[in-house]
Amino acid sequence: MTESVDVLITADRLPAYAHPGDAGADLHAAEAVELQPGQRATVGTGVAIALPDGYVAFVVPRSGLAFKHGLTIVNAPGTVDAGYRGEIKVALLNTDATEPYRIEAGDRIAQLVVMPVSRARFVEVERLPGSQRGEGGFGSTGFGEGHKSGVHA
Ligand SMILES: O=c1ccn([C@H]2C[C@H](O)[C@@H](COP(=O)(O)OP(=O)(O)OP(=O)(O)O)O2)c(=O)[nH]1
Ligand SMILES: [Mg+2]
Repeated sequence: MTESVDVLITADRLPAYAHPGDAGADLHAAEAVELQPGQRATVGTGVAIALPDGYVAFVVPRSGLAFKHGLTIVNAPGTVDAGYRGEIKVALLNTDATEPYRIEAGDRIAQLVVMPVSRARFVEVERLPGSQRGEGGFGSTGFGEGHKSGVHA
């Protein structure tokens, strides 16, 4: 069974999970906007929520819009804090080199992923404990033969 949590909401249109088991509930644009190639725009969703303490909501791109039209979210994932009561907005970016993309009011432009989150208690020490990875990062394990299809200009 999927765990659920009550999230208080005011909305022009409720975010909706397209299928049982989906992690993201689709958010709808509250307004129309046309994004020129390379342009970004902050688009309202008409949704405001009150998350319980200990939860966060992430505003993440929809893969279909990204794959088909190059539409992404500048600050993905956008972080909605539990204490935020304002309208959830989506900072869209049209990454396509040539095609404008028009959003109509009501279009599903992003999805909201609600998750429990831990607050860190930062415990300052002189020296960190060792680990197998150590300080290796940024490709330190190599890249191998990656999947190279689906290259877009
Ligand atoms: O995609 C997003 C990201 C954030 N927010 C809202 C909810 C969040 O709680 C608030 C602040 O976001 P964040 O902390 O990421 O931005 P900031 O630039 O650090 O602003 P602040 O100084 O208000 O914390 O803006 C959105 O509506 N959409
Ligand atoms: Mg902040």
